[in-house]
Amino acid sequence: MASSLVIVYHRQPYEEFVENGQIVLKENKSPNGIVPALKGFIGQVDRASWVAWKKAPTGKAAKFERRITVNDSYGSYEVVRLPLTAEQISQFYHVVSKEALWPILNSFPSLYSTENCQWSVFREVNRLFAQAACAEAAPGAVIWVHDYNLWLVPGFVRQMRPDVKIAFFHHTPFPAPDVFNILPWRDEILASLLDCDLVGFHVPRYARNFAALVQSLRRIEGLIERAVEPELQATGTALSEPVTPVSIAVGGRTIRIDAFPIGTHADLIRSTVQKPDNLARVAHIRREMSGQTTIVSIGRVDYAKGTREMLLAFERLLARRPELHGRIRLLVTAVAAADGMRVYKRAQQNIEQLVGRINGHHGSLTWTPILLSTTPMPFEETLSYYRAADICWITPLRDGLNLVAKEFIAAHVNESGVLVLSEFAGAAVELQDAVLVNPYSISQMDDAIDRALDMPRDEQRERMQRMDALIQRYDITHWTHHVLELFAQLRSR
Ligand SMILES: Nc1ncnc2c1ncn2[C@@H]1O[C@H](COP(=O)(O)OP(=O)(O)O[C@H]2O[C@H](CO)[C@@H](O)[C@H](O)[C@H]2O)[C@@H](O)[C@H]1O
Ligand SMILES: O=P(O)(O)OC[C@H](O)CO
Repeated sequence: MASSLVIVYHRQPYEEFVENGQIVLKENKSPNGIVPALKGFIGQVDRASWVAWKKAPTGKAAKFERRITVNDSYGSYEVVRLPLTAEQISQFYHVVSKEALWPILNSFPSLYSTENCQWSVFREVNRLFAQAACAEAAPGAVIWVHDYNLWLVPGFVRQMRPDVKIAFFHHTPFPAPDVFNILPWRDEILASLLDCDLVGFHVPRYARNFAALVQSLRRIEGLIERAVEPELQATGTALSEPVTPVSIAVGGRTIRIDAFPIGTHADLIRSTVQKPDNLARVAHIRREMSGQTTIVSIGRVDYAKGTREMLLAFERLLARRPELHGRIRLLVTAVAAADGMRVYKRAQQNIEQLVGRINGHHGSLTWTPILLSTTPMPFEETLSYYRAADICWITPLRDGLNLVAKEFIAAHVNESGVLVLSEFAGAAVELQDAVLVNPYSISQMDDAIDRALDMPRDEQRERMQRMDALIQRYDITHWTHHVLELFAQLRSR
């Protein structure tokens, strides 16, 4: 049966393994915040499907199951897998997405490279995604495309299926036009985004950057803006915006623009972390820490995530405050999103070397200041570490939102604790009770960790309670309702 909503995201909701001759679905190994959010969303919609890629088998006898039905705790939905060759995956994901587009999205033009890029392969993979999505869509359906890897999908869909509504959501930051315009394919990408009915972002700054990009490359026929809600204004911080665009008219079409940060599964996290098994694990972790102040920093390996800057701040802390030796511990996870990417390999090596240097210089036979894990952790275990920690230290140089910050708060359930958060994470515009920090400033990084370590318990509790109320209210269900309401408006246009 055709679907009223087709989600197009390059990763599948689950990975497949063969066990005893049977295919079993398991949670993705990649530390990716988008997949769980979309699973929560799609489970709430009738007649929905999800289009992703899967590596095409090689060899004559190889079978490929293009469609599967998933029945999970979120609901029931179809997953359509697009068979891609190893060469297509490499170009589409590893090379064009990660070597050219990712550095631009995150405003690191010095790391941008087109040396190995074959744009025609990227374009063809996007066309195949569009074709697969159109084949799923019922008349008048919404096709909802996720993230920059699929920037060209809307343009193809508009040609193939003029009847459908097209929405796009960016999970990443969206850079200012003077950075975006470095891309030699800027015009093609923008033309495709302007074929959407709705273009969404986490926070107003990214929506403003998008509108500014349109103004830089097209003649605008209309731009409507509105004031940003006070709780998302974050005046005086890096991503603060007083107004945000709501629609832009170009070439006779009006495109709706939306800025609304994604929520986390706050209730699920609260109930999961309080299960007896998990509380026992929290107690075990605390015993292992033997009364030391525990700081966690959880995330993917990525130069944009600022792990290097955080480790350097920890090194300075140990040099500046020797009384903390033996009384503090930093737990870091830095997991690669996928194998085989040069840029991540380099970032991971840098992290490992830095951790070795800090442990070697400041540690002793009885005290290791940093524990590093580079393998994925089951979500329940991650929640136990959040709960056991005194401080969560997240200092990305750029980050679309950062769900770890919200997960840490949800896992603490009325307990004290401090969140140290980069002003350059989208979540900072909501979480103003975190200790907000500019990760590019050495002195601010030092002050922020000092403030977190020295913050009185009462103040910690008050700040956590205010942030908890916020993430409970703006959770994933709230985000889902917000998006479904926008889709209903698109359908009635
Ligand atoms: N070692 C580990 N093992 C297992 N799981 C781990 C892990 N380390 C982290 N995770 C999990 O991975 C997720 C990472 O969340 P992020 O928001 O940082 O997402 P990510 O950068 O992938 O996604 C993009 O999408 C999200 C959602 O839109 C945006 O917040 C973000 O800015 C954007 O880059 C969290 O749910 C976390 O629990
Ligand atoms: O490498 P990916 O595709 O898992 O995505 C990483 C980030 O989530 C992109 O927003």
